[in-house]
Amino acid sequence: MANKTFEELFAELRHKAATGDPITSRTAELTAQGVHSIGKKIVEEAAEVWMAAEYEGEERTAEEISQLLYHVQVMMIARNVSLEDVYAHL
Ligand SMILES: N=c1c2ncn([C@@H]3O[C@H](COP(=O)(O)OP(=O)(O)OP(=O)(O)O)[C@@H](O)[C@H]3O)c2ncn1[C@@H]1O[C@H](COP(=O)(O)O)[C@@H](O)[C@H]1O
Repeated sequence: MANKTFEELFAELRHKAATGDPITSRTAELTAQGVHSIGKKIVEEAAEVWMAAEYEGEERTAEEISQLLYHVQVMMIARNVSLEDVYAHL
């Protein structure tokens, strides 16, 4: 059972980046830190996806993929890239 869809998370994160408090919102904290910090988290989470897929089960792999998708969305917001901008390339 999904908590939220990709599109719903993106809308939530855009709102958090615009109005959230960096003390309580990870999204507001990351967007305040900027592209460099977000990029490092994307690389870290991508490696964790790889390791989970190689050595752990489907559940852990799905969890790591969700964290990678979260950080990719934060990068999209930090660089003002919309869902439509990305979908245009799919
Ligand atoms: N889906 C996520 C999500 N996935 C991953 N993360 C962040 O990514 C971290 C997981 O990565 P790690 O295990 O590497 O984390 P860590 O080592 O504790 O993190 P650092 O050392 O980098 O601080 C989590 O601790 C969260 O900080 C997320 N943070 C927020 N969300 C969702 O985003 C929405 C907005 O959240 P806030 O901006 O925090 O209000 C909410 O719906 C949240 O559920």
